[in-house]
Amino acid sequence: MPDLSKMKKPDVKLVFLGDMNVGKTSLLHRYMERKFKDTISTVGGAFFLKQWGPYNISIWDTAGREQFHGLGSMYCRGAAAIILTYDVTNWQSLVELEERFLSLTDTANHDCIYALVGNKADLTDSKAHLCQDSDGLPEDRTECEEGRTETHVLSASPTPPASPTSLSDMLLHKQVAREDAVALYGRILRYKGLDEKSSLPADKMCFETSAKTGYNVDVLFETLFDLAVPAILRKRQENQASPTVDLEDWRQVSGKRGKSSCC
Ligand SMILES: Nc1nc2c(ncn2[C@@H]2O[C@H](COP(=O)(O)OP(=O)(O)OP(=O)(O)O)[C@@H](O)[C@H]2O)c(=O)[nH]1
Ligand SMILES: [Mg+2]
Repeated sequence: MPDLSKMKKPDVKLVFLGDMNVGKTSLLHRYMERKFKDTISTVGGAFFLKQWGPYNISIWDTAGREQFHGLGSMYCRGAAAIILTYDVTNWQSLVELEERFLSLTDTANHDCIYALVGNKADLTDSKAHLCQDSDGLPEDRTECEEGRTETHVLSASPTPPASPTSLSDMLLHKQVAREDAVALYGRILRYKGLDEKSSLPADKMCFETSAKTGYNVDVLFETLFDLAVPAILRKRQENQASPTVDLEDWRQVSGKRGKSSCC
């Protein structure tokens, strides 16, 4: 039986959501382990604990596969920040955020923060300079270049598709422009009933990252940690006012001593 008294109780929860294959797990590995390593498609969900100053933050990685969709709203329950992740080389992964994942966030805190993250920025044509790791050192150039050749960009006036299959194929490979993510951020705020003027601006909350090179990964996590601090302080104040056992938080750590765990 693990010694529960020695476990860190998370102060706040951050949740990654997004379609399969967009790189959620890879972003977490890059930030927590400073590595880009092989992944297998996530089953259910997994969480990592991060000490941020005096605060303990749990970061939840969820499965993007359709078969696990039902679990998403459970993971979002009580979340202080939700990171909606797409693949910048896959237009459909942005569409899925709005169509499939946004409604899962209904269980998040009323003051939850939303970030949009376009991962795999190393695969876009315009980002050749991004092939560096998070320490600013050049990474394996060949790998970056190989990746880029896989990218397919739709021209401004695409030739009409010959069949529905080719349309979905084109959408799959169409790159996502930053403005499209910014427009979606605006729609997310409207969906949440939030006023754009008094919410965090799209400029600050729409990120492009590369788990492979490390580009913008630290900025993403550390911006979110900083933004989550007021929610932690509010929660601590509420707990002091009416001390109760938070079963959700307790469940997250019970039986799990390590830095990360799956469930
Ligand atoms: N080029 C490139 N490939 C990436 C990047 N991030 C992830 N990948 C690759 O994309 C694939 C999927 O990555 P995962 O991190 O497993 O994706 P996921 O979103 O966790 O997928 P699910 O667990 O199925 O929801 C893997 O082959 C990764 O190596 C990136 O920034 N650049
Ligand atoms: Mg995963």
